[in-house]
Amino acid sequence: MSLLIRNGEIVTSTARFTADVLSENGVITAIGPNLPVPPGVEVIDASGKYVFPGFIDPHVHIYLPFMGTFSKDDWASGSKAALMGGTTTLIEMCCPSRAEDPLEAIRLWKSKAAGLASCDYTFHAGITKFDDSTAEAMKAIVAEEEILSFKVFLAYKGAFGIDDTELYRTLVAVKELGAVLTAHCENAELVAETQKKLVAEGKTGPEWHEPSRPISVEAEGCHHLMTFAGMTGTEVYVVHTSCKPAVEAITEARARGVKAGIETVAPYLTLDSSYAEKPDFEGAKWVMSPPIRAKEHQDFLWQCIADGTVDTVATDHAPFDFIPQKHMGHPEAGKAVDASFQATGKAANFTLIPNGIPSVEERVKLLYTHGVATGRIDLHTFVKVASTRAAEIFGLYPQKGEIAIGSDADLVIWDPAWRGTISAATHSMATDYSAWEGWPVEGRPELVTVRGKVMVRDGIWCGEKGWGNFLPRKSKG
Ligand SMILES: NC(=O)NCCC(=O)O
Ligand SMILES: [Zn+2]
Ligand SMILES: [Zn+2]
Repeated sequence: MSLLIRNGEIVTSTARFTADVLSENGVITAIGPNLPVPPGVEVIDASGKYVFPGFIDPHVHIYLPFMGTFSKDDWASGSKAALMGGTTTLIEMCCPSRAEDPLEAIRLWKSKAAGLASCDYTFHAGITKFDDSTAEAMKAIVAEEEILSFKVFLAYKGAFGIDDTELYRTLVAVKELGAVLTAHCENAELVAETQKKLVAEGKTGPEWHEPSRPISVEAEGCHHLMTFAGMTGTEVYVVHTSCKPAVEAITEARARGVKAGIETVAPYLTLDSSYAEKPDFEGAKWVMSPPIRAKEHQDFLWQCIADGTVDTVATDHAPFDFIPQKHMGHPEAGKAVDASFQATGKAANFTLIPNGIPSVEERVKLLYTHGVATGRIDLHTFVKVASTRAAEIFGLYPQKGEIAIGSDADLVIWDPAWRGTISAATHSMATDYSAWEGWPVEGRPELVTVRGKVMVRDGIWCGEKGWGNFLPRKSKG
């Protein structure tokens, strides 16, 4: 299977030039002008188009067991949606319950992707409890399962959340393994107490989700992690950073020598807190954690992308249907679905709305439309935050995130002249709504390859379920 992409404008995080790209047996074997056409090669004309390295989404959830339900996409629909949006590699958060062993969980989650994933993938291994067996399990996750990043939640008290002793021990173990610890940073106690207070005051609609986890609560979570990471010397990566004080807590720690990556996600760059305030429970569609913030934070995050403070733009794809899933927090419907609430005889409220927004398909188009096309960021920054930095931080570079001889032939031919509209009626994600319904987009991934195989052609799916490979990563330590 060989492919020659002719005359495209190749854009990477550092270079931009017009040339041909030849891929053979899944890898890039030649780059240059007027390459000869080997026999049996398919030739694709990319004149007037960009050729980008396949995009990487380092933070997704696939069929996540969460808040009494499961997020909608499985690996078949989730990876197809990713590819339709130009994303060729996914890194999924493996999120076991506290009762599960993290090593067994990784094996189980791997088995759920194999045979269904169309794009390549790896995992961040969730540590949701730290007991006498956890350090050994983490060693095996690296040595046997070839995973080099872990995940903790400083939020979700009573579910995925860990306490400070567990956080410290996890950081020590991650450092010893030469791995990276990714973290959801919000102060769990403050969230839990504020939720209780608001609900007791009768503040129960989706518009109260943001006030229940204000920017100070996220900033405290970030500061907390930075203090611990500073003590242990562990490399950390803060997922879904939503606001200025959170970014500042991390940049202050960086100045003290803490090695910390910063991720933001497409919803924070394009939406603001007014969405969760929409009447008649519609705001539930935009409930995610940390919450979508006031517009000023969105502007600040764009600046941080442009100046290099933010490393990656991911999605935190956690898709739930509006009906019935988001309605688990509806005053009437909620009663029927949550046993503990039923026992109280009270109406449900915003704390029972499954957190998350379907977004894996729209990230790259939104980043291009609202970043590149508006002049907020240049093309190199676009490639860097949507692909290359994730590969570098998570041990996949230069196999992924680059257009170079020897790199995987994950390529996106991008048509900057294309114009379209986002809609749940046409998206490939499994949810019944889009958070960006009716939004115009500029540019699209016209052709997408994974290891030289065309998965999307003329914007239409032509991929193969199960083509995706697990990406083993070796310890740097
Ligand atoms: N972010 C969110 O709202 N849902 C998914 C779980 C998580 O990443 O915290
Ligand atoms: Zn999270
Ligand atoms: Zn997440």
